Amino acid sequence: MDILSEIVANKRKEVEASKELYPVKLLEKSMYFDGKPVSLKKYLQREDKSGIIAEIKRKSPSKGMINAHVSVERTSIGYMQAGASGLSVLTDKDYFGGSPEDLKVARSFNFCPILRKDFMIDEYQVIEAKSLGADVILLIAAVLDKKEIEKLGKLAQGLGMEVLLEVHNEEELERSITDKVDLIGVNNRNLKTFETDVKTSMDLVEKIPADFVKVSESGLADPEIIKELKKEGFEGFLMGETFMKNGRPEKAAKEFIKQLEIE
Ligand SMILES: O=P(O)(O)OC[C@@H](O)[C@@H](O)c1c[nH]c2ccccc12
Repeated sequence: MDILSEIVANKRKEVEASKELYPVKLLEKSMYFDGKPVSLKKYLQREDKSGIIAEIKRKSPSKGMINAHVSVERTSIGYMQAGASGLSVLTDKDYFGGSPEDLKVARSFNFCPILRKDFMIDEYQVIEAKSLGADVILLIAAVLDKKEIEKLGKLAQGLGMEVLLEVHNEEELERSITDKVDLIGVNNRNLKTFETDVKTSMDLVEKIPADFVKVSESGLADPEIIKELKKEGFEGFLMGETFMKNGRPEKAAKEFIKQLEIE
């Protein structure tokens, strides 16, 4: 079984357990439930911002441990002060070392768009994302068919959140395009082999319809590449490891964003 299938199989069990522990009725009591989310689309289009969506990721199946002792409070605040357009918080525990609690902490210290980064397969997780204070959810085309994308996307949008659809190739893009998503992310990392290649973004950009905000994801480490991706039409840049591998990820983000020369 490849890692992606393993993660999803594990996730199904996890979600069933969560449903028992925290039923939807309880999630709906969260103070965030009636709140209005912050639009990632709008933040990515602000000219005073970098377009960087800075990620909090302790570990990953491809890199192992990246940063075991990160302070979510300090890093999330620092990322935003450094000029990031939004935050991405991994909430998967078993493979990425995150937790729903991480998202709650980031939410409580920041007014900015926050993406819940997880493997969404069930409507329960969308409701849970809302209850944690997320503004955006991720849907991964490699693990969902179009019907599922539409169902989860519609629910998220109905709760006021935006939806980032992640694709890795033309086939995934073509079979999953729907107006139930707001942004399209091209993952430069092949989730089956873990290799990253920014060419994936360059090749797919022209095939993405104009009404979606375009995000390039993974393997980004060079400010010059960000500038090139911007010229190609990308407005968002999802970055984790380049920042997280430093003891102080927020400092690395500040240095990086400075090099993008945003006025
Ligand atoms: O650490 P990187 O190479 O900068 O990548 C960040 C982000 O794109 C990556 O964490 C990611 C993209 N899509 C995902 C789906 C699930 C988990 C993680 C991811």
